[in-house]
Amino acid sequence: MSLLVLNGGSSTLKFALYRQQREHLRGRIERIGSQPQLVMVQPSDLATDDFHSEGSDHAAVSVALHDWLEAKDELDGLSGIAHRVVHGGRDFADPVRLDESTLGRLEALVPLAPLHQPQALAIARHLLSRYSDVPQVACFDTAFHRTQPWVNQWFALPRALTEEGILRYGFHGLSYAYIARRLRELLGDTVGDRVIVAHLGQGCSLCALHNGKSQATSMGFTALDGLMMGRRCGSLDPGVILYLMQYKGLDAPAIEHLLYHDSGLYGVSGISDDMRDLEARDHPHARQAIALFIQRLVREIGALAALNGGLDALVFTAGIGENSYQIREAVCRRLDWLGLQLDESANRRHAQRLDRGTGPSIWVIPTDEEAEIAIASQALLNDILN
Ligand SMILES: Nc1ncnc2c1ncn2[C@@H]1O[C@H](COP(=O)(O)OP(=O)(O)O)[C@@H](O)[C@H]1O
Ligand SMILES: CC(=O)OP(=O)(O)O
Ligand SMILES: [Mg+2]
Repeated sequence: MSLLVLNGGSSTLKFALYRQQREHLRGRIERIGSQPQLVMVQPSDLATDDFHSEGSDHAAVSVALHDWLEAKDELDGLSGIAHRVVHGGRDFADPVRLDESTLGRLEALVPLAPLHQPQALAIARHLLSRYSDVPQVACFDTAFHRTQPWVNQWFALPRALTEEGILRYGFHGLSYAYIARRLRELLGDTVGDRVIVAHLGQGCSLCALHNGKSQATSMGFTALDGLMMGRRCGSLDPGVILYLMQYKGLDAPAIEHLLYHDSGLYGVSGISDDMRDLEARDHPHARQAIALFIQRLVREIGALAALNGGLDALVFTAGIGENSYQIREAVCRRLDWLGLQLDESANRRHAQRLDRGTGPSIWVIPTDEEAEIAIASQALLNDILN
């Protein structure tokens, strides 16, 4: 059994190839949309200078990636392909086989995830024609949050809209499922009931876990809500959108572009959407963007701690959460009223455990959405193949 996993993020295409359920290859294409670059993680010394993409969007880099993998004979004997699809809406939670019918239904959700859904579906369509004998399945970011109680899913909108499915779905669920699994392995039942996970990547969100299940999350109907992100603003007074329409004449596509592409770290700094770039700059606008990012993070963690009735453990993950000791330090310092006591030297070393043994435990756990997709898709693929 050889399984290819594809995880399209807003700025990346991550991939992993499993043979007999063991990781054989892993890498990512970064900076999609500007200058795509292939980075191999496993094996890290595999030469990538023969990788070349004709275009810079997800569909083009996916074609180039498959050409490159085929040229290396890595896709010989491929038995299945599993994709991360961010929005499953109301109809999809469990992994599902991708065919014309399911692709059509998932396409209806494109307006709810314009940075992710069309890209993942375009890649799946290309691969369905390219490898017509290989079954493909989708695993959903929204699925993990189905366990949220209704009070954390409803907006205070007229009931008819709630009944239509205008709800807080939440995202990054494959990442949270993986972290919940790792916490169970590390701590068994001793982790405590009141856990908050901060997934801070290009997209950023928080999840309150209760017994390893999602209790509440900061993203909502779309992946715009909650924290400030690389290019997304996070929570926003909806009155701003009305003002932009009524007084500045912006139409829906222009507002979509503003909220998904021109805001966040990029919009505030005017420099970059990448935390690495901002931390390396001394420009006042870079400092302001970081300060605003921390402010929102502190506010949203406080909100989830209030819903949880306290905090037993705080976990940092994804690009910023795993790599920026400055962000972790600033957040933990501001949240010392919750009892957080950061071991600053462990934090600077990027150790796995960052607390000083008192108060809530503090962790850095690298996420692995690809591994979670491989696990989640296994039963369905076995059914299809047998
Ligand atoms: N060493 C680092 N220091 C600070 N931030 C980093 C570092 N490495 C990556 N990042 C941040 O992580 C982001 C990418 O996170 P990732 O979870 O890989 O993204 P995606 O959401 O596209 O899957 C980058 O845009 C950057 O802001
Ligand atoms: C849902 C989401 O924002 O995903 P990503 O962080 O991969 O862009
Ligand atoms: Mg991601």
